[in-house]
Amino acid sequence: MDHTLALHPAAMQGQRVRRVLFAILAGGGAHTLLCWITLQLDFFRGGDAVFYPLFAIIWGGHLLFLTFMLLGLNRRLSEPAMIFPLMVWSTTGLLVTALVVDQARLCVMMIFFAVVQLGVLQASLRQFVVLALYCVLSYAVILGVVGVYWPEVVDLRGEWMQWGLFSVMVAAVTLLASEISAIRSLLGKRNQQLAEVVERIHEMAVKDELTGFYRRRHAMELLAKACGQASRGAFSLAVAYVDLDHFKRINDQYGHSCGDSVLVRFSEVVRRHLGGQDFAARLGGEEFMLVLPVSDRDEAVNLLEGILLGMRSQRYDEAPGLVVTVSAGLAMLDAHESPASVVRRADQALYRSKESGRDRLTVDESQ
Ligand SMILES: Nc1nc2c(ncn2[C@@H]2O[C@H](COP(=O)(O)OP(=O)(O)OP(=O)(O)O)[C@@H](O)[C@H]2O)c(=O)[nH]1
Repeated sequence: MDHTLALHPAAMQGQRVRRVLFAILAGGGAHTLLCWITLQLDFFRGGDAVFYPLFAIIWGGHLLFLTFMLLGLNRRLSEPAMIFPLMVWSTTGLLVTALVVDQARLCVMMIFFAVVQLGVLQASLRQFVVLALYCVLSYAVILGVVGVYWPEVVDLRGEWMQWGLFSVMVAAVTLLASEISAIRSLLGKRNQQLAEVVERIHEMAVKDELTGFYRRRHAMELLAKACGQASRGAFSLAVAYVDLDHFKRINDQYGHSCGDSVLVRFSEVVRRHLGGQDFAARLGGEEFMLVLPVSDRDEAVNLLEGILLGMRSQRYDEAPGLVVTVSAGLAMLDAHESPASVVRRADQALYRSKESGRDRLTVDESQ
């Protein structure tokens, strides 16, 4: 189960594609419309011969971005949102057209603020600064080029004043973006901390603190799932009940903390014997359930005998001479048998182990 607060990867990809699509349609659309109006008013230097090839390239780039995302190729990138490259591409489009629309240059460059808005919650401060410098400096180069090649069509003094105003606005927006970027990183950290707390609470809810084994309720849910898989033929399922022998005496004789150490030692012995698919649960004080997907009954018997032997051979610093044994009952899940039934048979087998002298494994053969 995923306990993080993040979106599902498919939902996140859908959100990215929608965001890029909206940015391209809104930003690219506004840019194209504005330049088309200048074309109709004969302000677009070069006319149709420049306008159509230029916008074919700009829109070709936009479509490439979209196709790349729709194919899911962006998922392999370190920044799958691709906001920064898209902002650079859109800004380049603005700058190129700013070279040829003399009467509406500042209007075209103002669309840059819509481009920046696209990255407000995504791009880093460093990316904002790089983009702002790229835009402002390139705008200055464009004015220089226009001043050299077409000095007669522009009022250069007025153009440089507009450039100065634009640069101040870009600096202000970059400052604002830095604030937002700081808030974003703080929120990201908080989200991460929250996800960790949720994870810890979940662990505490489903796992026993002392042994690290699942608690009864969660274990029964997992057992029901395992029974379902076993009934569909995925594997044979062994369910074992295991109980420490005369545990009360250990507590009485050596103290409660020694009893706790014995429980921890038992969990370590069990863990050494469990495979990746197996799981253990602490059902009560010193009673445990093991759920073992196995290939056959003998595999389960060997595993449990190993646990019994392993526990018998443990020695305890705080109680020299103490030998702790365990009793176990094993039942193999029968075809179409319910979880409750196999649990009952394992418990009855454990009872028989206790009755017949403890420190042994009894296998239920009743089915
Ligand atoms: N140290 C410690 N003792 C616990 C814990 N939980 C339960 N117990 C003790 O475990 C003991 C269980 O005693 P009984 O149910 O009589 O079982 P037993 O002495 O093992 O006897 P048999 O199972 O018949 O061999 C009780 O004394 C509980 O107080 C725990 O977390 N730590």
